[in-house]
Amino acid sequence: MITARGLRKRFRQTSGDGFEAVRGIDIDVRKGEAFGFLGPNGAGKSSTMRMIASVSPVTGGELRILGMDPAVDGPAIRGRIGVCPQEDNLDQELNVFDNLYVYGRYFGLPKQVVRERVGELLEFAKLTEKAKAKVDELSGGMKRRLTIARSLINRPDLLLLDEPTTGLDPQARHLLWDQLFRLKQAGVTLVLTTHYMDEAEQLCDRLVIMDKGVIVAEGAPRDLIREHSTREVAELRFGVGEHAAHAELLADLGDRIEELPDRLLVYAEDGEEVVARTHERGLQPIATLVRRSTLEDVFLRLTGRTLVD
Ligand SMILES: Nc1ncnc2c1ncn2[C@@H]1O[C@H](COP(=O)(O)OP(=O)(O)OP(=O)(O)O)[C@@H](O)[C@H]1O
Repeated sequence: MITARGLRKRFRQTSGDGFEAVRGIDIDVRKGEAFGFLGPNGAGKSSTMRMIASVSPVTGGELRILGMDPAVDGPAIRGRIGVCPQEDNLDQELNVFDNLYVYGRYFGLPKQVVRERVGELLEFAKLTEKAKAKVDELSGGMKRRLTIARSLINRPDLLLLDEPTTGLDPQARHLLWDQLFRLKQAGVTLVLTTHYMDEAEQLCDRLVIMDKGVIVAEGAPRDLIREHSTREVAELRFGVGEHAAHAELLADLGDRIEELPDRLLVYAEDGEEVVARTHERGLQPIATLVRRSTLEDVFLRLTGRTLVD
């Protein structure tokens, strides 16, 4: 569906060489999969998505979307993909039904066809009862579901979603994930950006982790975790200023230790054992937590930073 080789994006600036937000990345997105770009703010995820959406010119390397070159076939590509931008850009003047209807008419679809599709999409987005409501009467989650529904009006094979659940509460996020699962089941290829590792783990069959314009890791979430982390992590909080000294004392308890400003992360197969042995050594953490390794740990391992830095 998407192939990129050495893909680059440089933004011109008034002085100097400009700024290169994407620095030569290779990607292959296969039909029917959910593919993710995970990374912190400024990693280059949106810049990559905008090139894939064929609204921002490629400045280096090669990109093919559905076999086409965005520099030549932009309009044809845009007609066959759906794009759900980071910010909701719904028409505030129109009600829910008309937001979908007017968008469908932009694609040149006949009135009756659009009406039928709008009905189906309202059902799909669980917004049928809100058909007559104005956009500003909707919750954040409903607006996102409507934006996704709108991006499906042309029945795209490929749907691009930039930070689909940023700013939503947990319940709204889960409803949205459910919407995306159903799309995937219907055979739509999903490409999404996120800086939520749980979202990446839940939704993505495969993903790339981006940092500073390059890909630092690629694979299925479970495989990445297995490859770059241990099964469990023991998080140990000590008093202010004690972490560095304690990290040395506990260094042999795990495969490795990360020292964060407010806690130590001890990577081991059995986190409870790390906690028990910490106590055996006479150290008393203020708080302990044992959890599974996540993509956040993979990111920390590969970049030395947390995703929210
Ligand atoms: N039009 C532009 N002109 C100059 N620099 C830009 C432009 N758009 C983005 N950048 C810069 O490119 C870098 C990557 O931005 P991008 O939006 O792709 O990151 P991101 O990973 O999507 O992060 P976010 O989660 O904040 O959207 C940032 O440093 C940003 O400031």
